[in-house]
Amino acid sequence: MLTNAPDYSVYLVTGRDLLPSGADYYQVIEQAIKGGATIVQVREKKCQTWDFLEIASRTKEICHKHNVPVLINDRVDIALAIEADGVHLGQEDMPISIARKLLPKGSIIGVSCNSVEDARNAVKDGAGYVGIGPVWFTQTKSDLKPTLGPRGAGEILETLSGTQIKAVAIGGIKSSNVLRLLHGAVSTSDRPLDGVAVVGDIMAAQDPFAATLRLSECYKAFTKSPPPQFSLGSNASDLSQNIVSHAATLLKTIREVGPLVHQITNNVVMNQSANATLALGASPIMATAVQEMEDLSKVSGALLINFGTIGDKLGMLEAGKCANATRKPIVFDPVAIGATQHRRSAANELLSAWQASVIKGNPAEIGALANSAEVKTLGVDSLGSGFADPANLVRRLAKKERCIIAMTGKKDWVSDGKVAICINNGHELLSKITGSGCMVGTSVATFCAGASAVATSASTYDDERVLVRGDMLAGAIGGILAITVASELAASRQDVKGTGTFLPALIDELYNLTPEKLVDRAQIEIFG
Ligand SMILES: Cc1ncc(COP(=O)(O)OP(=O)(O)O)c(N)n1
Ligand SMILES: Cc1nc(C(=O)O)sc1CCOP(=O)(O)O
Repeated sequence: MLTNAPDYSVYLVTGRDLLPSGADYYQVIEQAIKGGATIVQVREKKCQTWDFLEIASRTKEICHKHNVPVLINDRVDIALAIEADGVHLGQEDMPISIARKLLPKGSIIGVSCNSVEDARNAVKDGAGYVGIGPVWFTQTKSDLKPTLGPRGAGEILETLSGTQIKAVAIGGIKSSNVLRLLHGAVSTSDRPLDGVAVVGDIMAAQDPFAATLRLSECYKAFTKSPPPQFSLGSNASDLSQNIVSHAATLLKTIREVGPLVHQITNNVVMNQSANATLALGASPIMATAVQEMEDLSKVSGALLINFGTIGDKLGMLEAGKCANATRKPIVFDPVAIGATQHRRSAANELLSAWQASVIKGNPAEIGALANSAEVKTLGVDSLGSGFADPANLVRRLAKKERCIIAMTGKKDWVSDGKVAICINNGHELLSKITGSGCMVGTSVATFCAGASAVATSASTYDDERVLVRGDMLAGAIGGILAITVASELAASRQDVKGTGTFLPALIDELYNLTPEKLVDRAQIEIFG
């Protein structure tokens, strides 16, 4: 048995039936270990005991030659027979307490968890590690439990706070989505996953060495220092000095760079959102077809996904994945998410597929995401007087979703999970025209495109570990300030007689907005 504490970071689970034709199983295992697999589990679902013994024993030889521990899936008898380093048990397999009695002292015992309850039992039973899954759908396992997404995996990880139990995630993990998983599944105490368990992305690869190396490099980059945040220098004293001027200078960048802002939004607001984008100095493109998302993500500065009429879910899924892959900001506006079950599950599916940089919503929408019933929803509107403690609500949700939360209303609240910022600008006429909330989403996406352009030109981001470049907190604040300050200026004009004249005046004031006007008029309070 090996003596070092196991390293779970790149956990290879074998699957001989996935090998490309002509590939030699033992060579694949050795190549994967050379590429960075740190632990191996022999998983044989169909073979006879005699063959399982032979395969497990030869796999152990290779693993131990490289000082890598080897575990056996389900079969405690095989683990005992070949003197493996431990076992992985499913919920329906031998209980941990009995396996522990049978196996030598110090054996590793892992258990599969698909729910918080499974994880609580694993803590009680003294598991060495848990395998949280499935994160995403996979064809590798037949009796698959409900998919968790990175956020569901993060909730299970949370259950392990304060314990020594290690956690890996499993199910549908590939080098193309591993960063999304690692970002989404971090506990609120900033504990990341201890590893990712993979079958197909390694076993089915033409080059298992390269496939494992890609997974290993992603994991190492993500964990080399505390998990990356979505904003810069966000402590209350730093921010009070410079957040408004930082946000305001983004307007200058937008006007200089003229970023393309890709928007998947609803029919009701499309035209005015496009006009608001142009007035700020950026270029809108309202494109929904799945086939064009990859190309668009390469040239756009930011992506807005406004749920609106949820007609284009496939386009939204693909656009978000491409934006994460190209490190572009994603602003998600989950319009009326609390109104129907369909919207709640669609939002869940989207947020499992990609990592939003900013989630922007009214109090009812943000409350629904935070599982709070304090503010009720009526269609797309919020009812009642708001949250008793909005600062804490946005802070908690930002920490949970690992992105910036922007809650718009009479007062606007923004948080990156550390500070909460209240913006006191705006005019009541904004609430009397259709789509002003959607326009805020557009403006936030435009400012996030500005923030991303600044970071890209300064190369201040390590692309191996981030899903977005730029200070998204400044992007969210700048975007909200632009609309709210412009609304004050528009409402004070002589030519504005009511809501009909207010809307074009608002577009004019966005067009004529300057960084100085934003700084002069901004009314913000920072709660550290
Ligand atoms: C690391 C890891 N996590 C989960 C599983 C799944 O185990 P189980 O639930 O026993 O399902 P089968 O693998 O037996 O199909 C695993 N094997 N490894
Ligand atoms: C073995 C296994 N267990 C799962 C669970 O959810 O517990 S998912 C899974 C298969 C993972 O295969 P791939 O990396 O090819 O998606």
